[in-house]
Amino acid sequence: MTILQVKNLNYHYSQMTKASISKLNFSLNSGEWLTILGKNGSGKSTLVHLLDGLLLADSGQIIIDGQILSKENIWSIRKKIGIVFQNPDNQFVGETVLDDVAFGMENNAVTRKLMFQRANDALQKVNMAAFADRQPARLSGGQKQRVAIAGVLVLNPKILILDEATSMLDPIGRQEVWQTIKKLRENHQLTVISISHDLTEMALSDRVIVLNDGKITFDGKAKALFLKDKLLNDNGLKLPFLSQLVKDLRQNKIMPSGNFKNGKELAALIWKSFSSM
Ligand SMILES: Nc1ncnc2c1ncn2[C@@H]1O[C@H](COP(=O)(O)OP(=O)(O)OP(=O)(O)O)[C@@H](O)[C@H]1O
Repeated sequence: MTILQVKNLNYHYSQMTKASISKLNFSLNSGEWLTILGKNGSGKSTLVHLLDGLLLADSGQIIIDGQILSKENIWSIRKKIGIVFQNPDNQFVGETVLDDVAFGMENNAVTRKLMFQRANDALQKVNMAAFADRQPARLSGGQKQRVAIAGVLVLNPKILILDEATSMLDPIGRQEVWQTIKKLRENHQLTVISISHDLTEMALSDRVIVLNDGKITFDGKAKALFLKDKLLNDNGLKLPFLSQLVKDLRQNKIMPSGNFKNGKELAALIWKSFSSM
């Protein structure tokens, strides 16, 4: 089922000489994970603001869950989108993790009992129920972002947008967030859009769109993008270490045959082929 359609979308900031989003077309299926990549100024944030109704398009349409986004229905459509931002510390209002997640529902005419019940459910979904009584400020970066995701989930969005949500995290924090996303998709069919510069994150997603100058210059699988040296270069994108290593080995014809799932297995393959020489 199509959950999001972007049709011929255009947006031009009045003080700019050219459009920041130009003739954009794409659609997204329910449960899909899309990564949007692009160098600084390519239009990623502008697109997020358009999807969230913070900006209104000059022309074109955004259709979310069957409804065309317009001035009149911004508030109801906005509820279908939840955004987690880059800096986890800017997102907390509650004194405890549980309060914080529950506060997200304050304006939703939900009883206090139901608010805390739903907050607990959301914390379970991101594996943070054991931290319900902790102070958000004292959590690790990955834990903070998982709480921020729970704060969005309580509102039952159809689409979760991660706006560079892993860029300030250490490798462990990133892994925690990616695991959480994997679980949410498997168990709850959540649709995810992540804005990211991280090609490892992109490789985990189903599909990638590269924006350049407000236009789509690539729309396809991560594997296909990894083969496009010029496109990667032009967009300032760097392959993950392991992918770059395999590519270099293949180019120098020293890539041993055999399958591997991670760096350790690749190292074992290389070792085996050298020791049999
Ligand atoms: N509020 C604004 N007023 C005027 N121009 C803007 C505004 N916000 C963004 N722009 C311009 O629109 C274009 C797209 O910017 P945008 O912030 O959407 O890109 P981005 O891909 O999100 O960049 P970054 O990775 O740096 O966040 C850029 O040329 C930028 O200068």
